[in-house]
Amino acid sequence: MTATIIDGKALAQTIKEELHERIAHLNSKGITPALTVILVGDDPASAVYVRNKHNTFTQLGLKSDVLHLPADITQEALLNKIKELNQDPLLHGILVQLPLPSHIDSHTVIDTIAPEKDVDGFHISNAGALMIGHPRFIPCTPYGVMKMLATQQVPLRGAEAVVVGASNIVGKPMALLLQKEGATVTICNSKTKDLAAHTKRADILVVATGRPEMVTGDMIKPGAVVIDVGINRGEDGKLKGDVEFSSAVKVAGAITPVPGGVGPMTITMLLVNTIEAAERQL
Ligand SMILES: Nc1nc(=O)c2c([nH]1)NC[C@@H]1CN(c3ccc(C(=O)N[C@@H](CCC(=O)O)C(=O)O)cc3)C=[N+]21
Repeated sequence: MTATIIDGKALAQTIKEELHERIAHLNSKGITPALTVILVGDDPASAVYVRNKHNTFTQLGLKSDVLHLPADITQEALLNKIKELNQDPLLHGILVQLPLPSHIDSHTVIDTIAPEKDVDGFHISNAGALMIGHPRFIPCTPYGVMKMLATQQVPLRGAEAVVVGASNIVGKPMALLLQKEGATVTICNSKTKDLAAHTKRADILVVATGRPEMVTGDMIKPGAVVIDVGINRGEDGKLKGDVEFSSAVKVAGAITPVPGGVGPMTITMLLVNTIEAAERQL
C-alpha cells in the first residue's frame, strides 16, 4: 500500500481559477485588491517566499508591492511605516514577513497593523476572533490545510487529530480550526513525552515543528492523513519536510509532499484573504 499524494500545487491552481470572477467583480467597481509585503533585512529564504507571493499576485492581476527595509531599521520607524500604510485607502492587505530581526518585537509590530488589513490573521484581535469561533481572517497555512482536507473529503467530526507544533501562526490556529469541525485535537510540542504514542493515534496528523524529517513512518497510524507543514532547506539545497516522506508514504493513507504541498496553498489563501479584505469595502 502506498499513500495518495495530496497535490497542493494543483489544488492551488484550481482555487486561483475560481477567484477570477471575484476579482473581475471588484474590478468592475473600480477596486484592484492590493497587498503590501514588508520585508526587513536580507534573509535569503524570506526573499524567495516574498518573490513567490509577488509573482502569484501579479499573475492574477492583483496589486502587489514589496517594501524592502534595512535590517537595522528602528522599531519606531517600522511602526510609523505600518501606520502610514494603515491609512492608505487603496491598500487592502499588509503582511510583515516573519521572522523579524531580534531588536524588533514582532507582537508589537503585528498589533500595529490595522486588523482589517491583517491578511495573515496574526493580529491579536484576529487571533481572538478565531479562538471564539468567529474568524475574520484565518491564518493562511492552517486555512490552506483545511481546504486540502475538504477536497480529500477527510472526515473531521469525531476524528482524532494530532498537531505537532504549537506556534501562533500554524499549530494553535490549526488546532482551533480542526476542533471547530468536530475533531478531537491534541497539541504536542517539543517537550511532549513519548511523541510517537500521540502521533500513532492520529487519524489526521499535522506536523509543523521546523525540525527536518522528525516524524517517521513508524510514528504514523496506518491509513492516516499526514500534513507536512515543514519547509527545511538541506545542505544539498533540496527542500525537506518535517516528515520523512520515504517511510511515511508507505504507512499513511494520504500525505502532502514538500515542495508542492502546503506551501503553494499558503500563498493561495493569502490571495483569498486579500480579496476578502477588498470585498469588505464593497
Ligand atoms: N508574515 C508572514 N506570513 C507568512 O505566510 C510567512 C512568513 N511571514 N514568513 C515565512 C513563512 C514561509 N511561507 C511560505 C510560503 C510559501 C511557500 C511555498 O510556496 N513553498 C513552495 C516551494 C518554495 C521554494 O522552492 O522554496 C512549496 O512548498 O512548494 C513556502 C513558505 C510563508 N511564511
